[in-house]
Amino acid sequence: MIVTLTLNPSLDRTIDVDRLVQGTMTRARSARIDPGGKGVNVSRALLANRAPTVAVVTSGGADGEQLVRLLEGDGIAVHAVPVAGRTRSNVTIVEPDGVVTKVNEPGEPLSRKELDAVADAVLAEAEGASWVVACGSLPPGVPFDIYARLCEFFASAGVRVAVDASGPALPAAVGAGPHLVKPNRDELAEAVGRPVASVGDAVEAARELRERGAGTVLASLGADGAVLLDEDGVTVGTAPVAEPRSTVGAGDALLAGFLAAGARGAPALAEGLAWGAAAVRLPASRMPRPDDIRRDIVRIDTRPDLGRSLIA
Ligand SMILES: Nc1ncnc2c1ncn2[C@@H]1O[C@H](COP(=O)(O)OP(=O)(O)OP(=O)(O)O)[C@@H](O)[C@H]1O
Ligand SMILES: O=P(O)(O)OC[C@@]1(O)O[C@H](CO)[C@@H](O)[C@@H]1O
Repeated sequence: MIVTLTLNPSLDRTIDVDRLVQGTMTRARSARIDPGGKGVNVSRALLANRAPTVAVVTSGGADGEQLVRLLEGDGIAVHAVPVAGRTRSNVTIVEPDGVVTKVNEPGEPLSRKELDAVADAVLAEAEGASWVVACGSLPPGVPFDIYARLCEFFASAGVRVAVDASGPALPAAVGAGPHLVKPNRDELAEAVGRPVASVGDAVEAARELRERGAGTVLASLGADGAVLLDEDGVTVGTAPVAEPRSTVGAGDALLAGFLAAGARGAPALAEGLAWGAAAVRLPASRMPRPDDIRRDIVRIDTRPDLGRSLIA
């Protein structure tokens, strides 16, 4: 069982337009709503591939109720913690040439009591779980070390913790010794305070995060694939997609595939890359099902070309 935690979930509204012109009124061609937030997507991808999961989310107002209804409608086990603030809506605008504009709301603050209720929910669900996966931005005012505290708590309880965080929450979590972190290229660069322009830069940055406390670093590099650094060493992989439709949630699909495959070495990286590429071929934040996943396109390299520049 994999427990995901999304403190700042969302209703993801995806709007298709012919052309987006800033400062004008644009009529949409179509619109859809998906349950959103990084941990939520990890659970969606796991369930779509029959891996047992439960999603712990905060839920506020009518939008929070809709989020829970959508998740339950998909058959996902949800542990919703009621909160006073409204669940946010994040908007993705898609143009026919694939250009994507995304606007994420900050979310609403959580009270001390609400945070305690979230902690109780994660604790209850983590009983017997293989992983607790804490993902996504923190609502305003939530302490940046909350994921770090989660790592410290579960280290003594013997449950592995994976963290997908940005900003100061990532280095804080790394220092608390998580089993796994999944930064993207920007998050990796911010965490080490230098640019990540090549595969070698990504490997060096991942090495630094391991030295600071992370057990495994799974760094996602968009179209350049991913770098895995764990106790077995460095593995780099790619899974090219000729015509990407939407990269929203691709990192979550990568992480879900990696965990579902056992989170160790090249086979898990290959599975994650296959799920990530499948997500990119699907519209909006649709998570891949078994039929969408092609493992034959994955290329794994245990002796990567460290000098290879990443796509700008
Ligand atoms: N253009 C692309 N072509 C092929 N694969 C891609 C592309 N973009 C993303 N991917 C796949 O998806 C994975 C995650 O992408 P990325 O590094 O953009 O994650 P992310 O920023 O965490 O995404 P999100 O936050 O939307 O989930 C990559 O490691 C890769 O496997
Ligand atoms: O604002 P955050 O928490 O960083 O990211 C939230 C989000 O962009 O991440 C998911 C894709 O990974 C979307 O479902 C959601 O809208």
